[in-house]
Amino acid sequence: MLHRLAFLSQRATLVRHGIHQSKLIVPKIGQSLLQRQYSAAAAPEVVDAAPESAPEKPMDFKDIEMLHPDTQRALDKVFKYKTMSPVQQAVLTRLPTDNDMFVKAKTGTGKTLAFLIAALESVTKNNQQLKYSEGTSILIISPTRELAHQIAVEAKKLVKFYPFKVHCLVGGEKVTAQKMQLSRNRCDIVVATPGRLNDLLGSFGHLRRACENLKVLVLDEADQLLDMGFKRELGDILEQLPAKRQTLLFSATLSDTIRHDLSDSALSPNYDLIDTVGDQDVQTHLHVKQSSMVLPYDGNFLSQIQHIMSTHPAANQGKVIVFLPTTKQTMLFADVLHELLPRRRVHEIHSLKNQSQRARISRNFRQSRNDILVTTDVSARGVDYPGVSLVLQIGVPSTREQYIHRIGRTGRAGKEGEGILILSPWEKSFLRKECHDIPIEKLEAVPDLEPVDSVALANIGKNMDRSFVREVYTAYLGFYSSRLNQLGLPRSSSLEAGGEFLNSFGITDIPELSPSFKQQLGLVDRRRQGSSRGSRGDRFGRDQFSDRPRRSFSRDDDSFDRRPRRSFSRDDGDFDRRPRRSFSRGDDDFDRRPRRTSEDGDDFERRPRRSFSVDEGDASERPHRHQSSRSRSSGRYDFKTTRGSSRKYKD
Ligand SMILES: Nc1ncnc2c1ncn2[C@@H]1O[C@H](COP(=O)(O)OP(=O)(O)OP(=O)(O)O)[C@@H](O)[C@H]1O
Repeated sequence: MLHRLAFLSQRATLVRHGIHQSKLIVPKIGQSLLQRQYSAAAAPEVVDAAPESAPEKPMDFKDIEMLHPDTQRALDKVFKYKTMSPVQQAVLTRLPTDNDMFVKAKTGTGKTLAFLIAALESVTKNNQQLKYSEGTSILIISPTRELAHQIAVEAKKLVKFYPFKVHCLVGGEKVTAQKMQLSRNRCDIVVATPGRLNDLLGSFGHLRRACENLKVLVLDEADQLLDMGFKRELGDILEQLPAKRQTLLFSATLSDTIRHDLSDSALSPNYDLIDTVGDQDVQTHLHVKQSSMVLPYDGNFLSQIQHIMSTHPAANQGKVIVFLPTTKQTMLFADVLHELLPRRRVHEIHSLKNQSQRARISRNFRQSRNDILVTTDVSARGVDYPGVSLVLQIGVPSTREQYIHRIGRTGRAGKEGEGILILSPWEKSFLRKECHDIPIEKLEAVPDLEPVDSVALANIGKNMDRSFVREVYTAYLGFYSSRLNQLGLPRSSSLEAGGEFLNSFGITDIPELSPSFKQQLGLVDRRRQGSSRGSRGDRFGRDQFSDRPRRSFSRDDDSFDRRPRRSFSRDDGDFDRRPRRSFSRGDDDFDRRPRRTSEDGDDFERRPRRSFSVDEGDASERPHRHQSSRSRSSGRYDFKTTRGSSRKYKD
């Protein structure tokens, strides 16, 4: 009875706030795509809570009287949040509900808390408390380790006044420790990445049994889960979970692929579709000012970047995230910004950092006020760094979606933010072809800037030994070879651009590449490929090399978006961890980066300065590269560290 009264009172509150849930009705598309494996009979109830229907005044959490007092207490005392974000309002005003939900929402709008509260309410309905013996009641699957940890932290805060225990099961961490934690403690909420979860469900009966009572499954960043090739793992996991459950699926996009590959099998047919974005609305936040600058790789390239970073208001109001297309460019730019902006702390996160390093660097960056994080797309989605005032993207993003996700790292929770995209002239067709409907203004380069300080430039040059230059160059070519077709450029153009890119750092000695390597990457124009490949092309009636590079080499960029993503299984957002593809070639070999070793610890800063692998620590602490030499067999750099002590901080 009390429950019913609370429900009616909540309905009255909704009406006060102008929310009529029956307002927007079933789109046809929803019905046609809702064939689900175990029933096709029922039509879905589709609720569209697009922004134009949202009330002007945000609702308070307190208005959701259904919320368990311990949840209200945590919102009040731990989070100190009063009002709900639109996605939270769209989801929580539907409580109590057993219906499955597909929620489409922009990034940075508070999805995490929306699904955590909804799931918690479902399992504690009618004020019931979960019992120790009930096992895992809430399972949350996240595509990346960082995001999983972030969700686990929020979940722990939310259940502060409950006796519930939260576990985080991600790859890259010791499986025995995770098993021990699971068997020794109650296990109410599990946050996991798909790879590790699938492994543990297969090999660890304790978790499998705990999940037999699962009540709510959350699939966070569903589009990214599929983009990262987790379809098979997700299928395996879904098979091992009870069919009678509530599933909440959150995604930034609502595509046929998601419906076909995931939502049709994960959700029951009558799920609610909650769209807080709407078809017409772009997925970037309108309060995030976006601009782009076309900047040739010339003597002015670095000085313009230095100028933006030191004078642009958004670059100095808070934290800055700088995105680069490849790991090697990221390492390079971390060094460059360190030299050019000696007063700012520069962190780097990419695939050559191990999990504990990434966690530590993330923590330091999160706690900072105006530090700079230089990173690849491993940080593009889901990761929440409060207070990022500028996202600077240097080089073309791998896809329009990645552009949007990267921009989503700023302007979060309704805060101000700005995004600047720097493209070279040959990349600028990206704006016309892929971003024509996104409000991106033109930003002009400042004329007559002084070149960057010659000492800084000399230091940057010195930090790059020949093998590192080659790695930067080949990674650059590898990345762009996959983008040439989309940019509408001849294949050989990235060779020229790669050379100019190096020139802009004062490097004039461009590495030589063998013809076979160039061909391997698909960087030779068709008419120049001539007879050596002609017969193969003719035989198949097409050019075998088509427009993409072959896959028989290992790349070290994070964003080869056009390749099929399913040939490897990972549980982080990082393409560098996939099994190396076998190839053996001479000097054009991509595979020069150091292998991870058991020494990949996060404690290098406590060790005396001596030789160590590039995987250890980040650029802020890493000694400069100009004195490095590298043994191919060990795949490690050996640094002498005369300049290491000049670094101002540890990370
Ligand atoms: N009701 C609220 N009031 C104030 N701040 C909030 C509220 N809900 C969430 N936040 C804050 O907003 C930020 C973004 O939240 P969150 O990370 O959950 O967004 P998201 O939609 O999951 O983003 P992404 O798509 O990038 O994963 C976080 O810093 C979070 O603490």
